[in-house]
Amino acid sequence: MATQTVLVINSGSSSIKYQLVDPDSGEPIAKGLIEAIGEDSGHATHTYGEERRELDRVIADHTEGMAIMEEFFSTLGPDLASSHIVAVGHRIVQGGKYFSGPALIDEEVHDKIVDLCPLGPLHNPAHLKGIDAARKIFPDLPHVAVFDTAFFQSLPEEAARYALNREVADTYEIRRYGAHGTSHQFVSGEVTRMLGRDDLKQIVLHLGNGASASAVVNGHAVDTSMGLTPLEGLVMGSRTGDIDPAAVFHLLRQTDMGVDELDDLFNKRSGMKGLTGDNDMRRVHERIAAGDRDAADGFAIYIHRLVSYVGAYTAVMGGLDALTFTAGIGENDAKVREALCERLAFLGVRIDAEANAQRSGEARVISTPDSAVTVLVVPTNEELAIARQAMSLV
Ligand SMILES: Nc1ncnc2c1ncn2[C@@H]1O[C@H](COP(=O)(O)OP(=O)(O)O)[C@@H](O)[C@H]1O
Ligand SMILES: CC(=O)OP(=O)(O)O
Ligand SMILES: [Mg+2]
Repeated sequence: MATQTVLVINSGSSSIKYQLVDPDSGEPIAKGLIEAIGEDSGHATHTYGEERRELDRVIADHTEGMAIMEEFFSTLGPDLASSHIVAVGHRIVQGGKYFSGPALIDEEVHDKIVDLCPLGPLHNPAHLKGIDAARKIFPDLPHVAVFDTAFFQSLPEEAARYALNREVADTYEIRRYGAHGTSHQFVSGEVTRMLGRDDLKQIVLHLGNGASASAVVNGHAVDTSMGLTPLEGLVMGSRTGDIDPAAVFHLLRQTDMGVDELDDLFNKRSGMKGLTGDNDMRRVHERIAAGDRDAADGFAIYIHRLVSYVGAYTAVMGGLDALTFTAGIGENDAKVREALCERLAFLGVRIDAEANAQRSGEARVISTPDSAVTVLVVPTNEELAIARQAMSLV
């Protein structure tokens, strides 16, 4: 029988990633990245077998980004037909309280994703553009939504509920929904497989442009750092992470900024970008090397927040067996891993400098044999996880 494939669309805050993937082997058949959407210069790459195409131009918004993907697929013609796409999987960041697993996108599910836009302001609107465009290209295929929040639906109440007035919280559905759950589930599952045991107390640090930590006991999430929206928690590329909400009241009273401006300030003009001028950790390191004080300061704040979360989650779980780094920074930035692990020496964390510095792109242990905690780098693969979940419904 010919291979069955799933097209996965991960429409992010400033990018669209897509993959045509064989969910059994995990082999990507075609993939593409459309990035820097809405910025001064956009960039797109597509690969399909030996064929590689690149494009540099301004990509105004996600609709335009999806049109680029559409054009690419239209040129594949008969080749595409032979790759037996059986479903389209869509990454959806915010599923609120409604989804604890993947869902076929019918009108009702579509409407829920629309309704949840205020709780996923950087992501859900982009996902909807992705869904519209993909339905146009593949009208006859089942489209499946896979939610970032699903893995965290089973958080214990004490971790999910804020100490906000119960009536207000319940009326407006204000609680911790988390995000990046597909990645936390995939990566913690890989760690379980690699270490050959499932009775593990784990912390996963998903450090990309958005960043989050999760505490996972025996395969179940018990806490996570993103909250009502993906704004809470760690210091991110352009988001504040944790901050006293009174800062919002204060700025509303003291400045002429309105709610939308504050939303923009906290989500897009803060984090590493707001602290150092740059949201890309590679360039933050360059600035530090050039003697930039703000950059050094920003890096220290980034690490401090990570130390706090690892300490807190270790306490929440009553111990720590495995600490895992993933996503753009987690997988590639040896300096971040080293700086954090040095601060965790009191927990008996010891990393092997050579294993940490290695640039293999492979999942690996980077702690020494005598480390009290196994430290790992595990590349996330949200696309494969989404493809497998989509497949489970068709
Ligand atoms: N070699 C590297 N060293 C340090 N940071 C890196 C490296 N490569 C990528 N990054 C960081 O990873 C980020 C992107 O991570 P990614 O997980 O792809 O994020 P997202 O899915 O949120 O777009 C970049 O903004 C950059 O800060
Ligand atoms: C939830 C989230 O922040 O996602 P991303 O890191 O892809 O922007
Ligand atoms: Mg991401």
